[in-house]
Amino acid sequence: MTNERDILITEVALRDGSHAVSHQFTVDQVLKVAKALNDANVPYIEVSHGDGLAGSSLQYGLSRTNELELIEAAVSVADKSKIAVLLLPGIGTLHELKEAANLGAKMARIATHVTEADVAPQHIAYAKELGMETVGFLMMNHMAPVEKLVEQAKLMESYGADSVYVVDSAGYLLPGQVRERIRALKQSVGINIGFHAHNNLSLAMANTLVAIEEGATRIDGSVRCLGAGAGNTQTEVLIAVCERMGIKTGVDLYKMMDLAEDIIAPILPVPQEITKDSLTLGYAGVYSSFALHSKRAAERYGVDSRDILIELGKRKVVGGQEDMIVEVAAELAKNK
Ligand SMILES: CC[C@H](O)CC(=O)C(=O)O
Ligand SMILES: [Mn+2]
Repeated sequence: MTNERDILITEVALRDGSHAVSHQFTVDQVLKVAKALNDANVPYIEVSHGDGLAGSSLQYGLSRTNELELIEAAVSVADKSKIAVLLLPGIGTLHELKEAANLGAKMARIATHVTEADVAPQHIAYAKELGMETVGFLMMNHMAPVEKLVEQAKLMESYGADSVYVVDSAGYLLPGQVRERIRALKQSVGINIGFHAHNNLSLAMANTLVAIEEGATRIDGSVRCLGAGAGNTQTEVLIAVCERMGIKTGVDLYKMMDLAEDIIAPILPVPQEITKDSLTLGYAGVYSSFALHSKRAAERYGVDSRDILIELGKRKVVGGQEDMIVEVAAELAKNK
């Protein structure tokens, strides 16, 4: 397989997909998936709790296996791919970053709300000190106007990030909105630009192609859509589409298809589809990782999960406010 690539794919099934399996990945699963991704020549494989390093908690969901063991397992079978970790300052600390780097993680993606890049400089600087490639990952991107996004991306650049991402956490952005965001970043920052989609409105592929057209070269995908909500841009499909468009990914299509069919499909608790809940996430602009939490709260309080999600959207709830899900469900039950 060639190493010539127009775009660099980061496979997020072992991190964003952690939400979809309620953080129950095992070492054996990670070994199999990471080995197959490495054999398929995927450049980056992200491994962490769904909410990033140290996310395992009652608030976000307890991991079945310590994520450091999962990172170690992935590193042990990846002689070509680089292992990436996600860190949300405030959830993860410099301590976990160092542990991940010591285990062989080579890329740190520092994730903040789209208007809060200023919580990231310490973490980016430390990741650089540890010799890691760094990404500023601007989540819930739809919640800020383009000018604000540009300001925040410039901050990420000034902290030393090698790349900055538009992260469509809710799967809410429309193709035109992705175009204007990536175009504005391309005109205002000198670092790599990336895009992370969620497929809640069935727009992940279209939005990803628009992002590539506008100059994004760092692209996230999840094999078989194993990610929060309706999942992310389906990696194996993206590779096929890119091949037809003459965009070089350097990734082996057949190997990715086999991974999707033989290893990932059996792991999925239910097939990744756009359900009424994931559609509501994209429609109302709610964090994709809130889907399963809202479903459980809806069952517990006997209310419709869509009503919970719509209300969360109205309240502009952001990551870290998972406790609001239960609060809203209880209020809806009371007012029934
Ligand atoms: C809570 C972290 C989140 O899952 C990161 C991410 O992938 C996103 O915002 O889409
Ligand atoms: Mn995501």
